[in-house]
Amino acid sequence: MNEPIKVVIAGPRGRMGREAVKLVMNTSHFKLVGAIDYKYDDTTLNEVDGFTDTHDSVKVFSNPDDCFQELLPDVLIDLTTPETGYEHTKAALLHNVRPVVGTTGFTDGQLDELKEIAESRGLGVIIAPNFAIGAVLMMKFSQMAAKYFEDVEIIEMHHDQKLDAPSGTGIKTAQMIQEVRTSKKQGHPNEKETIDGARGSDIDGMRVHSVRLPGLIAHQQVMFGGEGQLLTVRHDSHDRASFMSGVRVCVDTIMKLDTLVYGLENILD
Ligand SMILES: NC(=O)C1=CN([C@@H]2O[C@H](COP(=O)(O)OP(=O)(O)OC[C@H]3O[C@@H](n4cnc5c(N)ncnc54)[C@H](OP(=O)(O)O)[C@@H]3O)[C@@H](O)[C@H]2O)C=CC1
Ligand SMILES: O=C(O)C1=N[C@H](C(=O)O)C[C@H](O)C1
Repeated sequence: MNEPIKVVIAGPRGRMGREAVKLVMNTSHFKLVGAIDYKYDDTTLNEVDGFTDTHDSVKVFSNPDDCFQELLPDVLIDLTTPETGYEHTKAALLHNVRPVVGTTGFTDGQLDELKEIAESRGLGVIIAPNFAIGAVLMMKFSQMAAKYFEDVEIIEMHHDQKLDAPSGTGIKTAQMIQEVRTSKKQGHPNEKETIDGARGSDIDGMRVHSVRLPGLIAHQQVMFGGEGQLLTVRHDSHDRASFMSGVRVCVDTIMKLDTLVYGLENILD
């Protein structure tokens, strides 16, 4: 029998981290060996609030280098914050650990740098702005539609504790649309914002609007306008469990990769 894939989770106490801990613990060919949490060190996960049912062999480190050095995991799942996630991903690669990154908000420069490190070491990295299969389809359907509708606005809607705006999904959707859409500045050529931000952020002339409200989880609507018609493509995550099948696919796939993959759509059949 093959050895289980040894996994470390960064950000275990977070909304996504808690789901990921459950996923890894409930997947027979994965083994949760450790966690990275800046508020805990030299302890085990079952000592951390809300994790009393985890095994006492799951060690928690505040320092990622110490964690990777001592546990020699195969995979890091990072679900933290943009700056921390980037540092963790880089540290993982330097310790020959393959990162599956759900954390959003990385800059293009950071993605380029991580790709270079991954390729120079022959290691896989998956950075997936959205792990939900429905969201990946929403992005792909939007890309298909953009070939025929060049006027498009993206409205992403999230809970009010989200740090980054626009969302990683909103940016990725705009980038996928950009691949097929004739570049265009939308709206009236003389339009003026009388209040800053009224028209949202601008990606290649497309507008991306970010809604933040308690009661929301993760939702996105992509609206296309043409002569006498409107097309709306929408996805809703009502529960963070929606992201976990994508995380599982990434952990399984990353062992076979030797470069950086940005977006779950690039590893699905
Ligand atoms: N790709 C996808 O499908 C999805 C991606 N996301 C992304 O995942 C990330 C996490 O989201 P979410 O779980 O909602 O956020 P949370 O704020 O709930 O969780 C983030 C966790 O990271 C911890 N953290 C912060 N800084 C550090 C650090 N230096 N070292 C270790 N841990 C740290 C936080 O601890 P504390 O609270 O104590 O500061 C918290 O436990 C975000 O970037 C979000 O955009 C979210 C959903 C789906
Ligand atoms: O912070 C979140 O919650 C989410 N973040 C990701 C993003 O920025 O797109 C994915 C999903 O939308 C939930």
